[in-house]
Amino acid sequence: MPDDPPAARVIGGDHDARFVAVPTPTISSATEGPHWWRVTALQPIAATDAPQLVLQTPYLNAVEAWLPGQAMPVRRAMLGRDADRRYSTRALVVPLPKGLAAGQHVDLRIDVRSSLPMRLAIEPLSEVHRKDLVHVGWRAAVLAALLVIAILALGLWIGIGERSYGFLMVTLLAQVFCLVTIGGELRAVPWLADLLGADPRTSRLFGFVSAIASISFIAHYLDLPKRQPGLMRVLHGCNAVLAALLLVTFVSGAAIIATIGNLAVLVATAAVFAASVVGSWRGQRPAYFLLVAWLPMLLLVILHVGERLGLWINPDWVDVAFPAGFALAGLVLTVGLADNIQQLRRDRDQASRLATFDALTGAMSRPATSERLEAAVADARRSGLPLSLVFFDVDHFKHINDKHGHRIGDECLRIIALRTRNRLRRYDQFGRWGGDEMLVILPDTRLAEARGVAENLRSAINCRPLSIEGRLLQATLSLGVAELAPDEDASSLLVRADTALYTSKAAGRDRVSGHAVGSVTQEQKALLPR
Ligand SMILES: Nc1nc2c(ncn2[C@@H]2O[C@H](COP(=O)(O)OP(=O)(O)OP(=O)(O)O)[C@@H](O)[C@H]2O)c(=O)[nH]1
Repeated sequence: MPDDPPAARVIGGDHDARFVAVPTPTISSATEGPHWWRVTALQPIAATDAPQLVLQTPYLNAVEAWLPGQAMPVRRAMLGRDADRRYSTRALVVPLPKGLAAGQHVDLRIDVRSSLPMRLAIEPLSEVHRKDLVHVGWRAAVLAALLVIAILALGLWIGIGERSYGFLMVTLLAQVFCLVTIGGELRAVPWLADLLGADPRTSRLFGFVSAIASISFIAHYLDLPKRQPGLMRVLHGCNAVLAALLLVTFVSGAAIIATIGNLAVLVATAAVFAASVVGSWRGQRPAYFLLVAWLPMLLLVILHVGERLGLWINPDWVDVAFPAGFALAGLVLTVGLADNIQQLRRDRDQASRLATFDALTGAMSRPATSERLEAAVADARRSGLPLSLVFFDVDHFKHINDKHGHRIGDECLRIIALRTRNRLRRYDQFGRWGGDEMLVILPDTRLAEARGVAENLRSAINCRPLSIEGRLLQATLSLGVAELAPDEDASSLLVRADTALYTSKAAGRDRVSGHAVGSVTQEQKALLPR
């Protein structure tokens, strides 16, 4: 009965003809305010099992139950003085101490303040306790999981500075508040329940914040502005609507706000689903994670919103599956974000490898060689250990290129680099300075020993021809060696090794020359290839 005649007249039977039978044991009203419902026993309900009238998902609804033969109603609500704390917040429980004879009824005056339908059942007390225990255990586990994942996301946000984790954290925290407000667990914190719990706008506000944050998270996570700008526009639209509704909620509690919000969430959910399907199709790894996280949530959100819009009634398990789905989604997305970061790290390492090593020869690139040389000079100064340098160049390499072509020339450089590396110690460093010029840094090595190494390198090349594509090419090296002098810097050492190299060239090539310690003129430094 959608209005509120005086209780005495309803119970007295004056309005019996106005009650309309409903097909399912579900109490839901399109409008807020007091409504009358009548629960009639079609068969006798014995008092022996201590039967209880159970009204699930009450949220803000307050119930007055008028039992047969009782002059005063039993009042029940989730919060406030009518809350019965012997039971969980799963349902309002009204005892039927005398059971019900067939045809007897209980009249319910329900002050409707929630659009959530209440499922109604009559259960023995033992069953009520059993379901309460399951409910409390399950909800505690899921809420704790959500909080832990939110804290994890906060830590990763602060630690790594990845904004997506911030959005994820806000989504999860707002969802926790939304769940404990609607689910009633908020009453465990009386002052918070007094402050926020009785206002239907509280759950809406948290719901809107959660929806906005999750849309922002997904847009960021899937890089939608760049990859799928069309769907991004749809999500922007949804977020704009939700943000407007969020602001309006501060001044109005009209039910239409929730309805529009639910529709915006439905549209956004469909857009997210489309974005993750398209992303997966294109082989985007984050889209796979989102799909795994979102598919169960998608189904649950549709079920949930459909019920709130009054389109259908959900089975009991949806109440539990909804927060569990959120926890699962949060976990999968946290792992997905970590995977993203791992991928970024791999890309960065790859880029750094490419910058450090020369692609053709596998030797260090020139900037890396230069850096290592500076570091080796600094180390030698600090430790007092000797340091030597071998600078070498392939003889008449231009001729090899001209005669056999650039491709063979490349292969020639690759083989020379390979033979060189094989003759060096583990802690020696080898770089390509440019063209056919190579540099070897020999820590803890005196000039005489370095000359030996250089001779070794020379014979590694001229001992046998290079075999390339069925051709045998005879190559030789000219090498210059220098040892770091006290107070000498890296560029001066390099100049002296280069000078020694040119001494070898001038003396007829295929030989090693050493440069004795002495100052290098600015003129000589300027000659060094840069
Ligand atoms: N195939 C190939 N050739 C290169 C590469 N980089 C530079 N060169 C060539 O290497 C040659 C270097 O010649 P130079 O060192 O100036 O002269 P050279 O012929 O080796 O003569 P000397 O050094 O005086 O014995 C040039 O012809 C460059 O074009 C490369 O990566 N691959």
